[in-house]
Amino acid sequence: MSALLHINENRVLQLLDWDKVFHVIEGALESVASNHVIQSARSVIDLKETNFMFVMPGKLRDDNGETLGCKIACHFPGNTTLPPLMANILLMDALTGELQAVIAATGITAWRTAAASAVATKYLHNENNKILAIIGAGAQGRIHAICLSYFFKFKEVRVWNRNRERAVRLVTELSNDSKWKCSFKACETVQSCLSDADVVVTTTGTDVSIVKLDWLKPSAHINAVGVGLDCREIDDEVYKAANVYIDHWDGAKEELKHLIDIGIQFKGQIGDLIRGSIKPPPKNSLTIFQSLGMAVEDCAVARMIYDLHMQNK
Ligand SMILES: NC(=O)C1=CN([C@@H]2O[C@H](COP(=O)(O)OP(=O)(O)OC[C@H]3O[C@@H](n4cnc5c(N)ncnc54)[C@H](OP(=O)(O)O)[C@@H]3O)[C@@H](O)[C@H]2O)C=CC1
Ligand SMILES: O=C(O)C1=NCCCC1
Repeated sequence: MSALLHINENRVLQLLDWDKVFHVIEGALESVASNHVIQSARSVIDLKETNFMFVMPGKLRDDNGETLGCKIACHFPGNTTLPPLMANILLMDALTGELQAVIAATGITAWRTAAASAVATKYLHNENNKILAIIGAGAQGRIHAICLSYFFKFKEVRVWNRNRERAVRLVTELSNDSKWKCSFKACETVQSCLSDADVVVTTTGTDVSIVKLDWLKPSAHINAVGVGLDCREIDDEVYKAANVYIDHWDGAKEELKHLIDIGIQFKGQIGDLIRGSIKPPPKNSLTIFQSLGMAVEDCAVARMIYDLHMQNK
C-alpha cells in the first residue's frame, strides 16, 4: 500500500493553468461523445437547512491513460469564513482501485466549469472584440469573467448581481488588474447588462427566470451555468428560441426534465461538435450551452494536478 497523498487548495491553485485546464476539459468533453468515459448523473443528498451533498464518480481514458475518481462536493450556503462549496476529489489507481490522493476541489470545480464554458464558446461563438455579460458575481461569475477574458478579447465585460455591492467589488478587482485590456462595468439591471451582449454567462441558479428573450441579442451565445432541479434562471422562451447544447446526455435526462417536458430538443453534446459528428448551428443564431458539470471533468483536472504535483515536488 502506498502512502495517501493530500493536495490542498493552495497547492492546487498554484498548479492550475488556463491553457492546460482548457486542453484537458476539451478532451474530457470530446471523450464523452466518443464513449471513452463511464459516469452517471450526480447523486444529490438533501442535508436540510439548505445544505446539499453531491457525489460524482467517473472514469475516463485520455492521452494520460485511464483515470478513476470521485468528487464529493458539499454546498453549505451559510458558510461565512469558508466558501459555500467545499469539494474534494478522491483519485484512485484505475487498475487496482487503490486510493492515491485526496485533492482539494473547490478551485478545480470553479476552473473546470469556466473552462467548459470557454470550450463551448470556442465552438459556438468564437469571436473577439465583443461584449460579455456575467449574471451573478459569486464564485462561478467571478471565475467565468476571468477565464473568458483570458481566452476571448472582449471590449467590455459587464457584471450584474442581485446584491449590487458584490458586482461592484468584482468589477473593482478586475479593473485593478493590469493584464486585462477591456473595460469592466457593474450594471444596475439584468436587462441593461444583457443589452447588446454577444456572450452571456448565467450563474445564479435561481428558481425564477431573470433572463428574458426580448433582452437578448438574437445572435447571442449563452453559457447557462446555474444548475439544480429548481433552477429556472433563463426563461423557457429563450430555450425555445435557441439551439441548445449540453455537456452530457446522462445528466440532461436527470436534471433537465423541465426543459424536455416543454419540448426542448437538445442539438447534441459539445463533444459532438468537437468531434465534428454533428453540424454547427447556423451562424448568428441564438445558442445555449447548458452546462451541468461532469465527474470526468473533475477526474481529468485532478489527474493533471496530481501529475504536475508529482513532477514538481
Ligand atoms: N454547471 C456546473 O458545472 C456548475 C454549476 N454550479 C452552479 O452555479 C451556480 C452558482 O454557483 P457559485 O457561483 O459556486 O455560488 P455562489 O454562492 O458563489 O454564488 C451564487 C450567486 O447566485 C446569486 N443568487 C442566488 N440566489 C439568487 C436569486 N434568487 N436571484 C438572483 N441571484 C441569486 C448570488 O447573488 P447574491 O450575491 O446577491 O447572493 C450569487 O451571485 C449554482 O447554481 C451552482 O449549482 C456550480 C458548480 C458547477
Ligand atoms: O458540477 C459540480 O461540481 C456541481 N454542480 C452543482 C453544484 C455542486 C457542484
